[in-house]
Amino acid sequence: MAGEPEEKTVNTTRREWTVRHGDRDDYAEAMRVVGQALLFGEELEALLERSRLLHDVMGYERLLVAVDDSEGTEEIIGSANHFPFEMTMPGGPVPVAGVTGVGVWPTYRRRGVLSAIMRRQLADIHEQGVRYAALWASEGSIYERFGYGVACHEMDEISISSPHDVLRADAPRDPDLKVVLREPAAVRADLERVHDAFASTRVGQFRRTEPWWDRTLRDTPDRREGRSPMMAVVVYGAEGPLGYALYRTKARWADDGAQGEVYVQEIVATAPAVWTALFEHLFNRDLVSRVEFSFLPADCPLHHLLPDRGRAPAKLFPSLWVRLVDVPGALSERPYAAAFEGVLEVADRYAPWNAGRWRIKADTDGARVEATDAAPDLSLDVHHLGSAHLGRTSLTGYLRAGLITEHTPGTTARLDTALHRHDAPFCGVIF
Ligand SMILES: CC(=O)SCCNC(=O)CCNC(=O)[C@H](O)C(C)(C)COP(=O)(O)OP(=O)(O)OC[C@H]1O[C@@H](n2cnc3c(N)ncnc32)[C@H](O)[C@@H]1OP(=O)(O)O
Repeated sequence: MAGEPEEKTVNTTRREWTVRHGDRDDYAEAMRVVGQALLFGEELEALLERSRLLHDVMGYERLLVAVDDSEGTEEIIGSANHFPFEMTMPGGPVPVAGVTGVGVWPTYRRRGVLSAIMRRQLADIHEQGVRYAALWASEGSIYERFGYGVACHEMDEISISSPHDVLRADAPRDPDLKVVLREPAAVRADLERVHDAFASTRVGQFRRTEPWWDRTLRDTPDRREGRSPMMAVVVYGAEGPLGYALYRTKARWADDGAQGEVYVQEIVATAPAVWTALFEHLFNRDLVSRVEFSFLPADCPLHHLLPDRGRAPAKLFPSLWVRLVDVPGALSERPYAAAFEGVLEVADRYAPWNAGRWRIKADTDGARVEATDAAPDLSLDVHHLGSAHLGRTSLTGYLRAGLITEHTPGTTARLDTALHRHDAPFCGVIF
């Protein structure tokens, strides 16, 4: 249109984008894009200093950048990266691509840049032989089209006011447990030991390597948001450390007295009496009128231990999105809660190697998954399978919503039963 700036015409054009691997130098420009896209408030230098702590150790070879080279020079306009996690899936700890750092420069949005990056990233992950990708989404409307499904809901920002002596009288208590409060660095080996045992059995957890522990325990003033330095309370039994909580405090005073607050970043316990010991330490700190937890597993014992569950209203947050990058591989390496046999017809726009019909013959040890031409019992998208894979999101919900098609009545219910897991998946760390 006459008189319109040229930029506007260009901005509405979709085209093929060049997506290539980046290196450490590209990373700065990629983070400039991501920081702008995600509305990060900090200066680029501060963002790089923080994020390079991890990436300098883990390498930059997984960084992908989309570039606009239409003017003869290259401009980075979009980016995505992934961490090479060992994450616990229903079959045990396995390699999982932890997708992170996704952003597109605002003047290039809705022109297919992310689509091009996602296509390339999935192909790369598949080529590496990794069967799953996982991420935390900034918005729930972005990732289904790329094959990710919400697989995990966890409790978020649970708080308890007037917490003193709030646990049930019959909460399990073990007088032989010893409760110790220390600076985290002084007990880091014990924290790592407890977490390693927990992470290897709880679906959704990734094994915390040294750089990730550095990040977890990083305690610079910008991380504190006006709260105290981080402290670690550790519970020991005769056999060693059995649980811990990482927390900060904030002093507050009101006309009617102390209104201090405790903010719990992470809490892990390996036995019922250990939960009680940790909660009682946190709830009974003097001068405290409120305790707030960051993420907690959906099946955390907290509410069972309160005489009145309404004291800590629970809201569930959709946390981990899971993508089956290799459908037959992922479905064959997990155990099933019940036998299942059937043919699934899977649609997958972004990973065409998954699309087609798969016959599954599953039992409690695993499954045989083979390509077939047989008539399907159930037709669904790969994101439905990602969502159900961790065993707590029901496919029946999608069926009732009319979003998947059942050709053989009862298949969805039988598959839900087979995929079910007793433990709620839990990630707890936004990556
Ligand atoms: C794991 C993480 O890092 S999560 C962080 C994700 N990043 C952000 O939220 C930062 C802010 N947002 C952005 O940078 C961009 O808008 C992105 C990355 C979300 C999307 O990038 P774009 O290049 O605009 O996506 P693209 O043009 O490929 O869109 C593909 C499709 O997804 C849709 N889509 C993209 N983003 C969104 C959204 N936020 N909400 C709804 N639909 C969306 C598009 O409309 C398009 O649909 P169509 O194929 O039916 O036309």
